[in-house]
Amino acid sequence: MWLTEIDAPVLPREPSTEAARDPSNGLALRLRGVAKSFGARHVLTSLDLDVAPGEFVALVGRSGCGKSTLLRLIAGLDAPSAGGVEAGTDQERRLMFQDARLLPWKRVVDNVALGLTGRDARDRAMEALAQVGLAGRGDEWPATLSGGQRQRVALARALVHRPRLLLLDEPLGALDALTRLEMHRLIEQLWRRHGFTALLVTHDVTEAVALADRVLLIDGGGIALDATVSLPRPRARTAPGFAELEDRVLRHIIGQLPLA
Ligand SMILES: Nc1ncnc2c1ncn2[C@@H]1O[C@H](COP(=O)(O)OP(=O)(O)OP(=O)(O)O)[C@@H](O)[C@H]1O
Repeated sequence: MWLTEIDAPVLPREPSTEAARDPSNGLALRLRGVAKSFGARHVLTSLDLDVAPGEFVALVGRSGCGKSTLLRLIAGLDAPSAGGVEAGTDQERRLMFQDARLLPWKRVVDNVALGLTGRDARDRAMEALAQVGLAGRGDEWPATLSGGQRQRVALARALVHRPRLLLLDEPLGALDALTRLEMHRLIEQLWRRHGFTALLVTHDVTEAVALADRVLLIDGGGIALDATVSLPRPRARTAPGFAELEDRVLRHIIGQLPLA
């Protein structure tokens, strides 16, 4: 595995919230010897990973390298063929996908409130909507929203449960470039405010370097590169060190591609 670090001043995080102040001072995620095969196809062979509470980790790699498989194992949606996955309880984890998966027959606020109990469920859902910039849109139907707004609702639906671990599987993959940039800013703000641990699967190395503390390259069934990103936040793509790291990760990915 390659370890790399770009040195740059780090801005202090905002005062941490409950999720970041892990009283056990334990890890948010611990994988040991994780393997996953589908029949004769060995997708993950022996993968070890420690993620600290409040860390933002991006998973990149060639199509089919096993990023989504790994996220599914961490989410508890699938079981590893071998090895151990420690990622907290179902209640502590939330998943967000490329499509928002909203129920079209429920109003926006009711989509966010799904699974909540108690008399304040609607208020909490409204508050979560406000946090993603959709105050006042709760009574609309999902069909009236744009793709970016639907992903904001999906984000609110995850955050309303105050997750300790947010798993993001290409959540911005279907959005246009400008909307993606807005969503980057929003996700980063929410992460700083709430202190959850984030695991983002993305094809976009620029997105990974913009958002993550660590960029992991998955290849050959394991972690081929673990790059620490110490650039100040919010990150400008023109900041010193940004392009260098982006280029280094890309070169690793391209280096693995067979020559045509
Ligand atoms: N349920 C399944 N049954 C059989 N093979 C599977 C299953 N799920 C995933 N695979 C295989 O595992 C490999 C890894 O798939 P995975 O979706 O994790 O890749 P990925 O890195 O997320 O790809 P992409 O970037 O294209 O989304 C692929 O070869 C895929 O065909």
